Amino acid sequence: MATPVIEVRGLRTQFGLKVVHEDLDFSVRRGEIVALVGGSGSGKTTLLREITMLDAPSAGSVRLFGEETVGIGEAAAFALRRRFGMMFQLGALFSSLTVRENVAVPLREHTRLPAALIDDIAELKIALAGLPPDAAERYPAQLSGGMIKRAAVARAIALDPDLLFLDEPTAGLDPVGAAALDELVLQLRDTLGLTVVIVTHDLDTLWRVTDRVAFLGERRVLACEPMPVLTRSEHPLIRAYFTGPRARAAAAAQA
Ligand SMILES: Nc1ncnc2c1ncn2[C@@H]1O[C@H](COP(=O)(O)OP(=O)(O)OP(=O)(O)O)[C@@H](O)[C@H]1O
Repeated sequence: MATPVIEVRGLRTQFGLKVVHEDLDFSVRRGEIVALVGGSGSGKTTLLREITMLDAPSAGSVRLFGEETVGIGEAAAFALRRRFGMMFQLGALFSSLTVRENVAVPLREHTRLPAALIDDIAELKIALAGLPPDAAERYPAQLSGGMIKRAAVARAIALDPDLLFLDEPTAGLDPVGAAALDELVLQLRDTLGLTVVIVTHDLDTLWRVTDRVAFLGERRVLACEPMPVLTRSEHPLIRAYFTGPRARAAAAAQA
């Protein structure tokens, strides 16, 4: 069987006396769109930070593209970081840089390409993210919420990553903007062959976009299944999460 793009085994995360993850397993295959969900404080953001090497787990193994990242050296980590892009909550763009300059940041950091070529690549990524050409010259403060997210996506795909992490991509968007962003994620997966991991509370995104959804609870991944299977789970935590009125409305919209 092909090596998973992400493989987490026996992960433990502890802050002082608080154990956030214990013996947690999670894996993602090439080309999948997988969401991480769970109650507030269940450790979604922390898991994402550990997978992306921003934080080290207390114990366990995290493999990216088959390579162990726990205890990895700086040079190897730098090389691996090139292979994934990340979109943080609120976009996290540099406010003093234009969209083109923002998208160029990872290209300048990781390549020695000439400035004119970097500009051309940045414009291509801006177009791929569904922004009009004139957005390249604008500053983040001059963009709508949806455009900021797209600019952040353009930056995340600047280095042609194999893997994309999205932290709450539709948070703060109106339903039309959120649906458009969902479409963008599907389009990017299909055209660029990306593997995508999304942390989200957005039930519409879960139904529309994901292949599987990993549910975090009781310090581990309780289940990682397609939505139609997960939402039929008998586990009390999963049932409670998916049986509120908003969850029922999102499920009904799929029928
Ligand atoms: N650096 C840290 N030091 C101490 N505790 C932390 C740290 N980072 C996270 N925690 C704790 O770990 C737990 C999990 O936090 P995390 O932010 O990963 O949850 P989450 O599932 O992403 O929550 P939310 O949906 O509210 O964003 C929380 O109890 C949090 O207080």
